[in-house]
Amino acid sequence: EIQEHKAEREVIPGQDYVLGEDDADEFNPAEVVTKKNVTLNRKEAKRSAIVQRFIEMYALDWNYTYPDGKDALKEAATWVQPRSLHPEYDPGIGAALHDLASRRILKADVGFKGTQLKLTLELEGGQRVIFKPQWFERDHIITGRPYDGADRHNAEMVGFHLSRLMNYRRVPLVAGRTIDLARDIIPVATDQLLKTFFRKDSNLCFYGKCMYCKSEADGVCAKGTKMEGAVVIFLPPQFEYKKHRHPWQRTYRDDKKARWEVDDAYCSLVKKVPLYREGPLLNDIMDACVFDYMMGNADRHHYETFKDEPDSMLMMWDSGKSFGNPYHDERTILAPLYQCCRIRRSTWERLQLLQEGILSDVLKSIMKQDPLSPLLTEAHFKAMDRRLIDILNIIDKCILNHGEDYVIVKDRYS
Ligand SMILES: Nc1ncnc2c1ncn2[C@@H]1O[C@H](COP(=O)(O)OP(=O)(O)OP(=O)(O)O)[C@@H](O)[C@H]1O
Ligand SMILES: [Mn+2]
Repeated sequence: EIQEHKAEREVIPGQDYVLGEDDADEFNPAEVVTKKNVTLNRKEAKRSAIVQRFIEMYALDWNYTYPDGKDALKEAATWVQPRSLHPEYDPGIGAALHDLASRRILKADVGFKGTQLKLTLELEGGQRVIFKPQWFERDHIITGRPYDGADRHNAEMVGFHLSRLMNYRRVPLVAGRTIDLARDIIPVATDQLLKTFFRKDSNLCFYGKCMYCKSEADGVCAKGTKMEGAVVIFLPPQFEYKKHRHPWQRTYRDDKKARWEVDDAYCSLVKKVPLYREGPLLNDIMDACVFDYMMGNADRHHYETFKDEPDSMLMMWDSGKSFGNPYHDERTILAPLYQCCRIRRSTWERLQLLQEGILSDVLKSIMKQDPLSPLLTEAHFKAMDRRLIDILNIIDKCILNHGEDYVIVKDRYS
């Protein structure tokens, strides 16, 4: 399938399809079928078969319950491994998402880390979660610098499902949820959080505590008392992380360019760094930039790995700055890819399987059960399909220049 797909992408648009021998049995002269239609029908049949297969594999049942009554969130905690945060297919994923979206909130406190406004909640059963609030409507467009604007809560859910669909499994479980601040949060809020609540017009708001949350001017408001947000599962408390500066970090200043922005040979420097000379992290950076480019996240300034785990994945959490503008493709997010010209075979093959709109069709379907569905506007789904093709074209060009053996890598972590 991958090979055929690839061949199709290389067909020059407008070129007429020539009927081959194996088309003969599909050609029914009784119908008025043009040559083009024959190709389209065959292509469409194959496309929809792939879509169906992916949906079968990745659709979740949010109503699943363990027959033996297991606690879905406690189960999810046992899945965490150095190279993946959850299994590829497991009905328990649906159960855990359902619980994130619905379990009673026992405690609510200000966020514990990071620069953006969020809450730390404890759910019934003891699971800690992060709540990232809604700031914008789905069709709001952010312009300006690529990392501008407050978080997009829906991006966290899409990030989780995209990581599944790419078979990365490097994003912690996330579900959308509407909370009633008056009913679900205020009665269980710590004083620290409570004192940041205020009213604006007839809406309930809070500003919490974080680097950019100092006063009412930084607050976020519910619609009345109801607020949408992303509920992100906390990884089990025993894990510790190591924070790394991302080698392709932006300067976040208009008057200063980063080394990677002025030096096309930047990758050769990165490859000399012991951390990237061996082990999975350079390939993980490639996986992450592919993921980020599809979503439009230009804000991966740092990343974390599991402490004392030489094989640890690059944690792909925090997609908050994605989906700012569906009409802009921020090519610089792919700098690691076009400067290093290397990608895991497993990633490349998956991207090829997801072209022709298969990505958006499958994502749309597997995200349907999220309480905040639809998570994205049509324009954003289109953007993801378009960006996927950009990525494949960059890889094609790399292969032309360096050969497939150089570009397409296979490591122990593929
Ligand atoms: N699911 C999780 N489980 C455990 N720790 C987490 C989880 N998600 C995030 N963290 C920790 O919290 C930090 C901040 O989270 P996050 O990056 O989502 O917030 P942020 O405010 O957007 O941060 P930044 O401003 O750095 O982008 C992470 O760097 C990580 O150390
Ligand atoms: Mn962030």
